[in-house]
Amino acid sequence: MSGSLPFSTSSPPLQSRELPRMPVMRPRFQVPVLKPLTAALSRVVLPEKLKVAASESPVTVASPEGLEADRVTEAERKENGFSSRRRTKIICTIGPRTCNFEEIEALAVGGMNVARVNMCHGTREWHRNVIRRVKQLNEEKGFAVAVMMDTEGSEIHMGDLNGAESAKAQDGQIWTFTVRAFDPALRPERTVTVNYDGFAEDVKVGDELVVDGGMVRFVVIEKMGPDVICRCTDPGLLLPRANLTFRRDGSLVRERNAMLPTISSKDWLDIDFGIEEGVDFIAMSFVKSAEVIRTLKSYITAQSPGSQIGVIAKIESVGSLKNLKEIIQASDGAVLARGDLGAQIPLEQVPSVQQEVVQLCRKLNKPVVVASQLLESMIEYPIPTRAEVADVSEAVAQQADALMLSSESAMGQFPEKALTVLTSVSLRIEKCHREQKHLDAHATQTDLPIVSSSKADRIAEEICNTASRIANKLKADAIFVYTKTGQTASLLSRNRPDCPIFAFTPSTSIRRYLILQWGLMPFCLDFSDDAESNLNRSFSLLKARAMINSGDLVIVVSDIMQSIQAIKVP
Ligand SMILES: Nc1ncnc2c1ncn2[C@@H]1O[C@H](COP(=O)(O)OP(=O)(O)O)[C@@H](O)[C@H]1O
Ligand SMILES: C=C(OP(=O)(O)O)C(=O)O
Ligand SMILES: [K+]
Ligand SMILES: [Mg+2]
Repeated sequence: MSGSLPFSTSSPPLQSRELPRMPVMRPRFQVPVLKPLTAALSRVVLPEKLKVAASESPVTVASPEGLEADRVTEAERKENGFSSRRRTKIICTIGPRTCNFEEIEALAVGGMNVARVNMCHGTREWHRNVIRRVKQLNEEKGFAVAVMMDTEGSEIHMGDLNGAESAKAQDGQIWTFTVRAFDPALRPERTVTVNYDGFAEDVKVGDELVVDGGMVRFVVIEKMGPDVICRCTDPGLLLPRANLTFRRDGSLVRERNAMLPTISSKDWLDIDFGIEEGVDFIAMSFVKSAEVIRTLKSYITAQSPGSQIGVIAKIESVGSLKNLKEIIQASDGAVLARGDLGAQIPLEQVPSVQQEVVQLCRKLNKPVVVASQLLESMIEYPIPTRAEVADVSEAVAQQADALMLSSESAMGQFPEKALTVLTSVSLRIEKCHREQKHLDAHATQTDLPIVSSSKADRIAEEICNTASRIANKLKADAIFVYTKTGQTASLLSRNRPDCPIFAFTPSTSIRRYLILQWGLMPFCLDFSDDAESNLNRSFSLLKARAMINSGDLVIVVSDIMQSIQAIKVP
């Protein structure tokens, strides 16, 4: 994939945009083309043989050669060469704009690693179709796209707008927020339903009603039974099912939210649906405790023994920040969901919370996703703002595992261009990061705290830390890891080494599970009894796809033999 942004060179449209607080005209932005890096291989290497023990359970593999190749990886490798392969993963929310087969395929071609469906919106039938299309694409066209299902959660939100994509609230306009149920056709104009029955009782005249973290604001001027009459004080677009918070005397009123269950009865049905459809990750909205993560994990184990569904904690409320470490420790990863988080804490605190969450996840060896409003203006415009590019750059520089598109891909006008921006910015910033590290003679790998609790895990951890250090020092072209559980691959990724990590696993579900993690290119390989032949097969298969070349230096790690070897590709 080229590093340049294929944006139109014409100016953005001149009409004033629907979204508030966005500039009407913006100058063009372009990221220069990335030059392929050539691997300098002057070093003497140790042509030792890898001794990988045979897998006890050889597993299904997609292609006849025994390797399920990722088309995008292959294309990127061909164009960019090894070292400029994108390490930061990309999640795209699938919505009305991107839900048919061709549209999902276009995102997969553009580099989507994970497709997210948000159970806040749409029907289960709609989501089933999307999930099946992603799986069909993987099976028929050789992509490797994982599926993440995001629960609705039970925070207070507006109803859907009778099918309208949005509604505009003007300054000073009077709107009614109500807990009454309407026949959709009979809903009066400027009336919004609220999902929480206690809403009309809980709010008080004078309270500030904040929609979607401040995209629109109202003040409560009167209460009439189930209806709360409000005046718009900050105009903007109301989106279906937008989150609602209310503030009293400048502080967030959150007692009600604190009492709502994290997993509603509707969420449980959605979770059953997700397990049935074989999603790879379930992201739990508005997590408040580690306990609820453990509850879901044991439920999944009971419902679907041996399944590899990862439970991801969404950090998006004051409650989640209070128990941050325990929540992350209990989960299989975290999403920093800045949309709702920004509604619950002052906006100026979001960047420092982001940094804290990204660092903590790395310490605890859990993948972390930075989500929401990364390229918000691209919902309407084909180019991002400089501020958005800076925001994306910051998340990439922090070495988050993944970036996530929400509205930009779900209902925006330029989903593929938004994806291209994330790809180009990621490649550029990752490259700068590597170059900067090499220029700084004193830069050494920052020591990561010990994460393992058992002796066996500790051995694997030290092997991975050492293998990453060796790979960096020898300027290796790749790390190969043979892993049954995926743990060794994660521990390598945690080190954020300079070269890409090819992870070979016999399990298709472990493979998809690893897709979310920084720098990992997971493949399915049905390990045979002969370790040397496994290695040779990996070499020849990757060579045939131009993903490695003769003479490349590869550091090989095996979680079965607990070994590290430096091998020159024959
Ligand atoms: N399955 C869907 N059906 C209809 N609209 C959707 C769907 N998924 C997402 N959207 C639209 O895309 C927007 C952005 O998606 P997302 O960020 O996941 O949700 P939210 O805005 O509720 O946080 C939503 O507000 C909604 O308008
Ligand atoms: C990603 C988020 O969650 P959702 O889109 O489900 O509201 C968010 O709040 O930023
Ligand atoms: K959600
Ligand atoms: Mg949210």
